[in-house]
Amino acid sequence: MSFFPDITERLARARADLRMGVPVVLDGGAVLLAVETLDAARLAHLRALGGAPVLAVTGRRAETLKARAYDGDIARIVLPDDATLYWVRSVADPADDLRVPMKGPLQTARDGVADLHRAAIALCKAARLLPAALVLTVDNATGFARTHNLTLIPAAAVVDTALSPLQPIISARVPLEVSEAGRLHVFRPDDGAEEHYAVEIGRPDRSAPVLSRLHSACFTGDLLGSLKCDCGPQLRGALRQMGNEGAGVLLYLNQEGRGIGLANKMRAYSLQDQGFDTVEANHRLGFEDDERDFRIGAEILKQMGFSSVRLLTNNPAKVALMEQSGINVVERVPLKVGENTHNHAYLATKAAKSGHLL
Ligand SMILES: Nc1nc2c(ncn2[C@@H]2O[C@H](COP(=O)(O)OP(=O)(O)OP(=O)(O)O)[C@@H](O)[C@H]2O)c(=O)[nH]1
Ligand SMILES: [Zn+2]
Repeated sequence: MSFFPDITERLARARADLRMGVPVVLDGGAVLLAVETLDAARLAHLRALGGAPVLAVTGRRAETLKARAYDGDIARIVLPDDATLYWVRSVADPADDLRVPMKGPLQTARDGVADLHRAAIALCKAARLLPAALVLTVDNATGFARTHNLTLIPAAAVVDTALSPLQPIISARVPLEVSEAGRLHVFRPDDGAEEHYAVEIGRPDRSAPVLSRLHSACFTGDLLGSLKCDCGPQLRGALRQMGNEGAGVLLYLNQEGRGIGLANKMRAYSLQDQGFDTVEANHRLGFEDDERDFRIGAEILKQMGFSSVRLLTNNPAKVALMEQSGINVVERVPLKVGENTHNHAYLATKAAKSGHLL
């Protein structure tokens, strides 16, 4: 036994470091800085180290930038000698793509491997930052981390896709408008990421399929009553149906903005105001359409003793992913509420591009 933080704990530190603008060292031999939190002083310091830093972006972002992504899902953009903080930011962030359409021509690296760059991007995503990082290879990663007092992490651990164990923390009775027999359960992942919740209505029979909803956090829709999506009415509609039937489980997964975080979702909204749809906006930012991990929902259901559900959703991908994660979906129960003039195009895009059932 020792007090030394293990790999999972160091990864959590690394995410916090990046969110504050502190560089992180990868044991394969690189130091990385998240572009979103980069400042002029640290950019100057990076340059003073010498070497050839590159700006790692996703293949999605590279497509918008018309830059060649030789590594497929990743592009390593060579940093011009005169690159300013503004230049770095505007390559990473599509906010002013339309105002400053030509960032290039951008030269991308072709030789070598992009494993460390891929890990850098994964870490930025996990920190809910823009998926873009400045990466400089260093010879002695351990020594570099020690000299600069930086967090050192194994690159392989960043891209490891194993689901972090979830601990049931506490549950307590919460009488709800839809049912006085409401109970909220809090689950906390071991990796220091966000907690997730389960709202249990009544006392559902564990040996029968339970009416269930996998709901992803939507601050704007769930809390503010935003008309841009259908989340608020879906949340309340699902709870109401569970109340009417006297039993159900609503999983509230803190995967805001289909897993990109609220700040990035607002960046996507800003792009939607420029005419891009919900999928295009995600891609321009460098994300996939959907960055959520639904295994979390399946795991919570299992821990609560459920193995089969009647799933309230219009999203066939949720059904497939539940099945893959060992939860039997005996029925898909449509949840069509909350369409309005503002979200009509959003719902149509989800049907056309993401396979949602109308
Ligand atoms: N990135 C991004 N996320 C969005 C946008 N609009 C809504 N969201 C997020 O999308 C998620 C909606 O989740 P859900 O209601 O669970 O899902 P769904 O996949 O549409 O499927 P069902 O509602 O079950 O049919 C929430 O996390 C919202 O915050 C958007 O324009 N961009
Ligand atoms: Zn929403």
